[in-house]
Amino acid sequence: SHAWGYGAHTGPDKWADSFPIANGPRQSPINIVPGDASYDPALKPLVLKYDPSTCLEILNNGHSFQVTFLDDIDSSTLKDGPVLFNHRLKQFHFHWGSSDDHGSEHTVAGTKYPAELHLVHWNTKYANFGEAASQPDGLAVVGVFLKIGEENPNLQKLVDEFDSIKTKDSQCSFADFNPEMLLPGCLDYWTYEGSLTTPPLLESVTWIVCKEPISVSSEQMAKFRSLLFSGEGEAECCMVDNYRPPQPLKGRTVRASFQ
Ligand SMILES: CC[C@H](CNC(=O)c1ccc(S(N)(=O)=O)cc1)c1ccc2[nH]ccc2c1
Ligand SMILES: [Zn+2]
Repeated sequence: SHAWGYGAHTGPDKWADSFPIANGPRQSPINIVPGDASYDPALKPLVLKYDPSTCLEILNNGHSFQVTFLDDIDSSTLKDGPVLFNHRLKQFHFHWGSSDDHGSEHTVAGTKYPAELHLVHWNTKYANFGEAASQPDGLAVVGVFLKIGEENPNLQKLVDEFDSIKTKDSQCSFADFNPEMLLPGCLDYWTYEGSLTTPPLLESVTWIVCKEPISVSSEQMAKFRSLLFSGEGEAECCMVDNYRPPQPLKGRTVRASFQ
């Protein structure tokens, strides 16, 4: 199948051609309507324990930039919240817009944020990420909105690496970063059953979207937009608008961990 992307000919409206699950029953992202979410007192608080020594590298994969983690033992994990099993952190990445008024994948009552962080975890009842990604309860992704405000010193540690990962398929080693520093103070969340938001759009994700955003400055967002979709030596194409728009809810229930 021809490479997918976010351009006019390769973008989200074309994905169903090669990935028919794009029109499936549990696709992501969605527009979250707080008034329609049902508070579930049985939902436990999220337990996220991350070990900075499991941070491996930062890379530009041509769709986003990503920080990958060593996931061969239970050192960076997600437990409780809406999930029944222990999950291991595999990577985190972002989606953002070409300007500060849009860029997130999930929206809240139609509100778009300038960017959204995804912390990707896999259920350790399966052998590895690839296995888990094909199971209905295989993945758990924590989504955190970014809102324009104060410069975020923890995000700055990532921005400072951008010169080394400007083009597609570039990467560099990146150590001792604690993703806990990217979490909001309050871990109230909405949760629903969904999918990967990029091809292969597998319907294997329990989504856990935090209600409280973290801050990012407009200058930091401008640096995100200096990354390139294009590879070294190719015509430069700025990495912007790498988000899928909200998909039909198709009868799904969104639960809230808070009242
Ligand atoms: C199984 C898919 C995987 C690549 N994709 C991901 O890992 C991924 C993870 C999270 C999200 S999001 N935005 O929803 O948080 C979207 C995509 C993946 C992994 C290994 C592979 N080998 C060959 C193809 C291939 C694809
Ligand atoms: Zn994502």
